[in-house]
Amino acid sequence: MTRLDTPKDRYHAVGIIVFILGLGTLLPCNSFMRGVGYFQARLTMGDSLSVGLVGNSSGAQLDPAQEHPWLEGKLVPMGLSALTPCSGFYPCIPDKVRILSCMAGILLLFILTTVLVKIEMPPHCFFSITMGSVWFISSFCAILQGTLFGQLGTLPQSYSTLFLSGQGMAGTFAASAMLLSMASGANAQTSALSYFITPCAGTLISIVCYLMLPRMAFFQHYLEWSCQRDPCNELETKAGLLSSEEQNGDQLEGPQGPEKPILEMANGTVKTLEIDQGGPGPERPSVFSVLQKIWLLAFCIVMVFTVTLSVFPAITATVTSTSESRQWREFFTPVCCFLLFNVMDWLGRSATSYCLWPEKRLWLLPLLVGLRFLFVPLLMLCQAEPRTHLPVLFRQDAWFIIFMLLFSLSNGYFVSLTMCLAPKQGLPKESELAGAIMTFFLAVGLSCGAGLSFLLKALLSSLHCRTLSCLDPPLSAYKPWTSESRVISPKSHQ
Ligand SMILES: O=c1[nH]cnc2c1ncn2[C@@H]1O[C@H](CO)[C@@H](O)[C@H]1O
Repeated sequence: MTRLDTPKDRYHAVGIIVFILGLGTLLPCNSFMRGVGYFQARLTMGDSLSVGLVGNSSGAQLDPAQEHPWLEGKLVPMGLSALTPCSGFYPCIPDKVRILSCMAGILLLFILTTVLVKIEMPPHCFFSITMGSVWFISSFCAILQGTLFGQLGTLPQSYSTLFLSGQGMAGTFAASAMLLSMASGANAQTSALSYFITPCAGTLISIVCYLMLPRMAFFQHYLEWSCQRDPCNELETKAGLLSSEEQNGDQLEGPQGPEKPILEMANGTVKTLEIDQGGPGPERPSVFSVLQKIWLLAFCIVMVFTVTLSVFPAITATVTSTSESRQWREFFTPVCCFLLFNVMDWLGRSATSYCLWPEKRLWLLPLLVGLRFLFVPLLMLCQAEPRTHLPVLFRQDAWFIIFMLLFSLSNGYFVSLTMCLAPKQGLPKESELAGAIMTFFLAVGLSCGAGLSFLLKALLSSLHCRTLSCLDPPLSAYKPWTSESRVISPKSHQ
């Protein structure tokens, strides 16, 4: 197969854009999750001047593990929205329109969130606006992830890895921002402002990057190639071509190009291609047939996120240090829980650029992913507090750091592995649907994990009244009509 007319990804521009798009899809959600302290404090104190992201002016720390109710707020719409690409709804709206409107929606909502930092309002009003934003931002993020991930299925697999690696970087960004705001001791309003301006800038950059993508000869080439293949040739899929390319060590090169360029592509629109590729008609891939091919990977992604979200951050963020140093104890959770998790998660996601083991023995995957359930007891037996039932077996900080290292590295690796392998299991025209289905199961995994974390926390402390008093935050904090309620950290109970 000759590759003489295959354009190169000049300066890795497409790779860089794809990475930024990955970052842009998760940065908004991550910022909302990590900014939970600010939202909770505003809900309970009603005034944005006295609250920070991880603490309040009175010095009481808001527990970073208290993201549950917000996470729930994110997961329901995310699951529903992730379903829309699978429901036959997606051919109605061209990909380009769908992606750009989601990005524009996220940008507008973040601008609103940023402006609200400066505006005083009653807690119930703030609550309604914020919950609405969480719902819409989560929905937009889910549609964005599913659609973009599907489109990337037409490029070599290394580009899907870059996208997922960008998503991992989003967590690192959010964790670093949280750490910086703690370390700088900046005034609460300034740190909240800078915290929400970051996703605004990130989304704006993503929009520009997405608009540049169709102008790249390399990207055009793959989309044309993908849509021009007739279904009979599709068994000679990208998967086959790519694995031989990867063996030759030239992952970023493309297959043989099409004979005739498509005018629409040169003009920068991809509309025609989308209709050719997955438009209405008898050949449109069915959810059922794609699911049959990827069910094992879908099952694995659910397991990976179930394990991860069951303990991170609900349990891991309550682990305390046994060190003598006050400063180390103060930075232990942001550094050893959040930053460590996000950096290793990112490294694990990026590792699939070099290794896709066990791609050839997929039956091994559920076993390996299942082994991650061991992290649940291991992390619970660290110094997580409050606890009444379980003993502490791993008292030293080093144990917790080692467990977190392996836990996050394996999370990143298996997330990226399952997501990258799914579009390769079927025909190229099915790759978009495979990406959307995987995004749906990803949301299922996140939800199962978040649900399980409530049970595990109850198991750790107590199944009766103590659990209620330790619920993060106290339920009253979510009742807009009880404005005098205060967020109390579980640590302050001791
Ligand atoms: O919407 C999402 N899409 C993909 N991954 C997500 C999403 N939300 C959270 N995580 C992933 O869950 C783990 C723990 O937070 C991290 O790996 C994070 O990237």
